[in-house]
Amino acid sequence: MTSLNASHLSSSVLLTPPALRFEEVAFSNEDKLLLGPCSFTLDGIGPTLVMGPNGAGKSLLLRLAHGLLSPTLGQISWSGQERPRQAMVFQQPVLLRRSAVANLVHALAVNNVPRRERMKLALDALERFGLAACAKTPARVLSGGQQQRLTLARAWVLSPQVLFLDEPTSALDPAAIRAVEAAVLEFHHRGTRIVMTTHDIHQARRLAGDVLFLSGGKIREHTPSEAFFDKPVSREAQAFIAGELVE
Ligand SMILES: Nc1ncnc2c1ncn2[C@@H]1O[C@H](COP(=O)(O)OP(=O)(O)OP(=O)(O)O)[C@@H](O)[C@H]1O
Repeated sequence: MTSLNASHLSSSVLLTPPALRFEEVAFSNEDKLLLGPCSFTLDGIGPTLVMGPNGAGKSLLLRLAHGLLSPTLGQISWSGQERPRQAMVFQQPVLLRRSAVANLVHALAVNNVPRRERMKLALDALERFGLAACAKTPARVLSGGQQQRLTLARAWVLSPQVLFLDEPTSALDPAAIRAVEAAVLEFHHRGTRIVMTTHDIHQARRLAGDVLFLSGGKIREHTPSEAFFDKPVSREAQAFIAGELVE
């Protein structure tokens, strides 16, 4: 798998990923404003790391962008004529009660990939993500780290143009985190737009091309990663990076 160093990746990205635009997007529940209104465009190479304290609205932002929720106000749009192929990886892997390879074959079948191509694509993806030896193992008995890699392999076979990841490594140990980060960078290399939440500043430093920083449902900062970590502009981001407790 790819070695871990985001700074070497931007120049080698194969394709420009589709751009995502939020225009005055807000999400409310029972008259309570939970996110926004916010406007931003993700049109750089990324990966975009979404950061902020608990309850800031990071997961809401990802769910809105992925289409799992509809905004109360505003517009979410993509460059190009069609909605891009998208996948989402969650903190807790969501897998079917069948073998690792069968999980991938099922995803390919649901997405109308011809039957004769499914097994080869599935086995290639398992190999790529270091899971070849687990092909016949029931997915739900794999370790947490293997399960998360399996969800990434399942996304890989579907060639998403955009991949959302919501705290994909928060339940994993360092070795498993390293493997997931390497997998994320494989997608990035292939030209997939990565939008990922994390609480781990070190992880964000390793992976981010740009950072979206939220607190209290508002976007406080959207800057290239170096600028974010070296000279955060907003008071909230300054406090967050300094390790203060931010709400
Ligand atoms: N579908 C929903 N309907 C109503 N309220 C929601 C919904 N999803 C999230 N919320 C609320 O919106 C706020 C922001 O939640 P969100 O999960 O986006 O925060 P977060 O930044 O991802 O936090 P954490 O770091 O703890 O995961 C919280 O107060 C949460 O309870």
